[in-house]
Amino acid sequence: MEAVQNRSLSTDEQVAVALDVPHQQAAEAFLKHWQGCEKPFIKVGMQLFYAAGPSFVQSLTTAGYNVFLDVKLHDIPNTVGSAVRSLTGLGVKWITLHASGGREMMEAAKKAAEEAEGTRPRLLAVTQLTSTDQRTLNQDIGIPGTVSDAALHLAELAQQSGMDGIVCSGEEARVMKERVPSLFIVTPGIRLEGRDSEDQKRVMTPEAAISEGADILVVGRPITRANEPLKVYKHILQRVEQARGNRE
Ligand SMILES: O=C(O)c1cc(=O)[nH]c(=O)n1[C@@H]1O[C@H](COP(=O)(O)O)[C@@H](O)[C@H]1O
Repeated sequence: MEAVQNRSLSTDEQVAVALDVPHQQAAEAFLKHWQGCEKPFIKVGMQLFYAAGPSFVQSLTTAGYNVFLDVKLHDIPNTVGSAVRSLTGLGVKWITLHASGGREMMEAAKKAAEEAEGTRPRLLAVTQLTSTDQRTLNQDIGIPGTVSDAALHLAELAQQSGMDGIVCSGEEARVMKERVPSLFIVTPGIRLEGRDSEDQKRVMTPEAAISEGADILVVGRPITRANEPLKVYKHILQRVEQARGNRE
């Protein structure tokens, strides 16, 4: 029962717009592009959260935004559990943490999320960042093996630790869907054809990521840096819906 409930996504949770802007004013100005339209599903990451603070996030959820709080927690279990407890009052529906923090850390986060009064946030465990390539993993971080295997190992740990979903690149989405089917698959590193991948190393187009098995796409710069953000957002949403239709 719990698993079925956890698996239901609303139609407005297909594309999370990463509000990677420097401050509250910039975020408010950006969101004005949606004036008169349905509110977008938004991701508040470290840049905006550290600049604008919890009260701004609270004001977004109070205004009716579905907020995905991407703070990528990674610390000792007690600290992460306490951080989740602090964040549950903000009304956000999703919170990220790093699966590499380990089982006890994720279980502490889960316990805190379950004790939340009001909205019980879903916890998403980041496996391997989309900016990580083979060289970063093996030579810089010193983890042997392939990026996909390392991501899969962490996804299985996330599943065993009671997480609601994982964050992975489109390149791993298919194997994740097979190996951790009860988890939401959230995929950043989305780029439209011909667009620079910037610091991202494992990128995919929206339809490729959906056909590989992603449930939610996270899109930042392709929308935030567009001259007409709403137009690009709608274009991506349309491509996602079409790809989802083809998948089903
Ligand atoms: O957890 C995330 O959202 C995340 C995980 C990951 O592996 N890669 C990744 O890019 N992200 C986030 O997704 C967004 C991608 O932004 P763009 O590259 O501008 O589309 C950023 O806000 C990142 O912080």
